[in-house]
Amino acid sequence: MAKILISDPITPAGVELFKEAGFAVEVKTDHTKEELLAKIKDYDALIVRSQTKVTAEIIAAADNLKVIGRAGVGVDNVDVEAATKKGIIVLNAPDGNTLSTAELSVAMLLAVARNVPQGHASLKSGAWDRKSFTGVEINGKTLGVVGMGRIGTEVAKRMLAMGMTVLAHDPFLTEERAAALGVKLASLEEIITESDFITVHTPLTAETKGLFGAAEFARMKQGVRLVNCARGGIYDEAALAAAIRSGQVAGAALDVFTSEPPADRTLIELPQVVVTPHLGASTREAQENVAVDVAHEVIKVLKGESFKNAVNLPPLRPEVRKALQPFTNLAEVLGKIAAQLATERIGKIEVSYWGEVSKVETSYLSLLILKGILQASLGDEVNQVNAKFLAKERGLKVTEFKAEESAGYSSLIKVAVAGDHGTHTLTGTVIEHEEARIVEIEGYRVDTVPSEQMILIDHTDQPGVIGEVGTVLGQAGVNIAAMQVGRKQQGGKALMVLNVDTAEAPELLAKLEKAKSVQKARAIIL
Ligand SMILES: NC(=O)c1ccc[n+]([C@@H]2O[C@H](COP(=O)([O-])OP(=O)(O)OC[C@H]3O[C@@H](n4cnc5c(N)ncnc54)[C@H](O)[C@@H]3O)[C@@H](O)[C@H]2O)c1
Ligand SMILES: O=C(O)CC[C@@H](O)C(=O)O
Repeated sequence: MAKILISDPITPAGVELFKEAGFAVEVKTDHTKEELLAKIKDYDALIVRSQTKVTAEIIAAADNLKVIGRAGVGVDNVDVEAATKKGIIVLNAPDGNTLSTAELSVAMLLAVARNVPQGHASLKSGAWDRKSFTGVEINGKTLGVVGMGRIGTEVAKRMLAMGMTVLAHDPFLTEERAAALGVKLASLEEIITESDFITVHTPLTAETKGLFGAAEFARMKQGVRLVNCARGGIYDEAALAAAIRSGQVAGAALDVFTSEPPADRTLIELPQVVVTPHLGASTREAQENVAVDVAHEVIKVLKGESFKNAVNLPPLRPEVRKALQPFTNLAEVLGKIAAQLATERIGKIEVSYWGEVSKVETSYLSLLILKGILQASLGDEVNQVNAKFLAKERGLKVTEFKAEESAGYSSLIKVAVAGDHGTHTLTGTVIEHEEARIVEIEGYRVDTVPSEQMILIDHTDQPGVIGEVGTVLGQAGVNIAAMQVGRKQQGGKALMVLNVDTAEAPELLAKLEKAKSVQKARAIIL
């Protein structure tokens, strides 16, 4: 029974889902690093929020771990690269806390515009001070939104409704989408120089770390107010403190910090700074959503079903996932057979997609083919998560080719592996009910349903060969389930493909090769 460790608090609804699915669940949210290191090898799945640091060291010790589930969006507490190298799926729950975080961003923007927390604290302390807390209206002001993903978009919609003009910056925001949302597509420079308020909603990356520093604050409108409910460090904290002290920046509302809890309290103690302790996702609704979402996804991974929120696999839109579904089994099978056709070292793999399948995003299929090929030599250590990394590490080049025509079939996938002794090819298709068919092997036309055990026999096209092969197999007690013969020309070289019921044995292959018209016999095991 798969074992799940939940090492940060998630709502009980998520825990219950794991139990209902029949898994053994342990919830313990106060591990020391040493405790986690010592026990992680016993678990198949680890569920975290942002507290548990899933470092390379933890991952190296996680011998059975298949999946790390993050109940939330940001995976910055997980060493995704180390997990990827080890073939561990990292997935998150990206949608569940969008609205809660957008709503906190709006609350923080209003709080910093109107000095709400400062007035609140003053009155609670016994004062009645109305002069010190004069704010600004947001109506008619310009808001710069950096990062127009899920949260940025929801913030923009809400602030438009409150009368703001919204400038939006995001490398993936198109003119059409911006127009449909009613925001103005802007460069980072326009955001910096034209905004009265700026709110950031990007992940923390090499590019966004310190995106706003002393030079940027200096070019902003004097009296600008800044919000950060994304990740600490997008505004350089020391430069921000200096810009607030000088009056260049009128105030900031921060939910996130470069270290949490913040080691340096300089910013927090400035009276113009409004803070919350990383509360973006802290609502009943968001916590229920992310716990349930991550549980559903992790359960799918552990049950071998298809899942969608992996951060270390190519993202697949639902319609693409549906279009690829019939080909996923074929792709893995092609990879496994291709690896066994080339018994020598493989340097290059070309995958061609023909017909209908060429019209969809096929990178996931190429990944499955690669996984199948690598598994032949690396075993179960390979999965779709680390296949690309392992291929790169071995200097294996993978290219894709696409063409809309496909002779005689609605879709064809062809794999060509170039090894030290030449190029080996095979082509497959799917027919009704998603049944995989191999229609070409090494240039011979065949029509074979791949099965767990097959024998390929290179022979000369001449009378009696089928009888000879049948006799050898019969004497060895090997039952033939199906047989296909393909030839390039009459009397020339030919290929026999046998689906057999019992495992291959080297002696059997040697006996087949002794037959008069047989040149080579190879076993293919799926
Ligand atoms: N405070 C919280 O509790 C809390 C809760 C949820 C999410 N978050 C954080 O909020 C951030 C956004 O979450 P989301 O769900 O909207 O993610 P998302 O992936 O939907 O959106 C992020 C957007 O940022 C854009 N982006 C990346 N680099 C950029 C750059 N250099 N300039 C401009 N845009 C850039 C991306 O193109 C993307 O559209 C994440 O970092 C997440 O961790 C914080
Ligand atoms: O788990 C949390 O509360 C923080 C979540 C948030 O930062 C996220 O990235 O989803």
